[in-house]
Amino acid sequence: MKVTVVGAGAVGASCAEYIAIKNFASEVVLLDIKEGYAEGKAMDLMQCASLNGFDTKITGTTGDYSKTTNSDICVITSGIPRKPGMTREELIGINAGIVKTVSSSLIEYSPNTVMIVVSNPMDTMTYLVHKTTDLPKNKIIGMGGALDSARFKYRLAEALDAPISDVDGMVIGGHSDTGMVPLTAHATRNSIKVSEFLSKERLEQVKEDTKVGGATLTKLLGTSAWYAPGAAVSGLVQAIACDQKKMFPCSTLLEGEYDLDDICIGVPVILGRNGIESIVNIELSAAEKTHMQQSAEGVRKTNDLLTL
Ligand SMILES: NC(=O)c1ccc[n+]([C@@H]2O[C@H](COP(=O)([O-])OP(=O)(O)OC[C@H]3O[C@@H](n4cnc5c(N)ncnc54)[C@H](O)[C@@H]3O)[C@@H](O)[C@H]2O)c1
Ligand SMILES: O=C(O)C[C@H](O)C(=O)O
Repeated sequence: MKVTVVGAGAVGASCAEYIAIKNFASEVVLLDIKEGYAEGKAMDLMQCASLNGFDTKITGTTGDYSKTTNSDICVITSGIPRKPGMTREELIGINAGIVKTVSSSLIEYSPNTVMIVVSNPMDTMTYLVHKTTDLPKNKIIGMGGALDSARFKYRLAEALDAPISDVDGMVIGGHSDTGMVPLTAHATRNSIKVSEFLSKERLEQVKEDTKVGGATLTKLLGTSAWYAPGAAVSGLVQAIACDQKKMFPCSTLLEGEYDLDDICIGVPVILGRNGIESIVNIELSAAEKTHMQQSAEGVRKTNDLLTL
């Protein structure tokens, strides 16, 4: 199993590290445009192998796509991250050009790959890959909901004063400060609805804290987060590589599902060897449906800025 990660920056390197530690891939190739950067990150990570007990071979390259040939899975993390006070949408001007060039170069050497898009604004970047490549829709996956759901579970556990392993919950919708739809009515602690334990007001606070999870970290760190993003990507990569048929909310092209068409946005999907094996339709409340439609309007506004 060969995995390529483009962008050896904070998220790309974290993702490569988690993939290696989980020890399911034979090879990870890191590619960056900064001279020597991917090679350096790969060497540093390989020097963790004997310490962390993994056999995954990590190599780095400065812009040589031939090294990525026949990758089963390609992850795109190349592009600029936001700074405090910015939205993810403001990154489109620089990141759209990068994602367009990188995705077509990857496909040239790995025409059968499954592609995971991470660069922001992620839903629009995923849509861009659909519009500008010939990859089938099941092989183009946007990562956002897996991370947002992890943050939702963190906030739920905090409110419940419970261990995170007791908590389950999911966030669908756009990966943006206003577009996320945390499904509070479906969230549980040991299969009991969290509304049994938390007031409406506290649950509303959990929802709002979850939606601004990325912005909160960006303010604290001066740049956006990387540990949980890297871990979330590695979870998707593992589900595909090991054909786990696990459910994650991912950005995928909708063609009528959730009453939406011609848009990439986060909904629950089953991930396996073919990428997106199926889209899971869940019954949403009237309020959740409205929030999902508003979220889609936001994503469409950003999509309209693309020059395709
Ligand atoms: N979808 C998500 O949930 C999520 C989570 C975290 C970050 N992100 C996004 O991921 C992206 C990367 O974030 P980061 O913190 O790793 O940034 P970073 O600056 O640390 O790393 C980005 C890397 O991309 C490289 N790069 C730029 N253009 C390239 C090109 N054409 N080819 C190859 N490499 C290129 C840069 O040299 C840099 O090393 C940002 O757009 C950020 O907003 C998304
Ligand atoms: O917040 C960001 O800009 C990065 C990423 O999308 C995140 O949610 O951490």
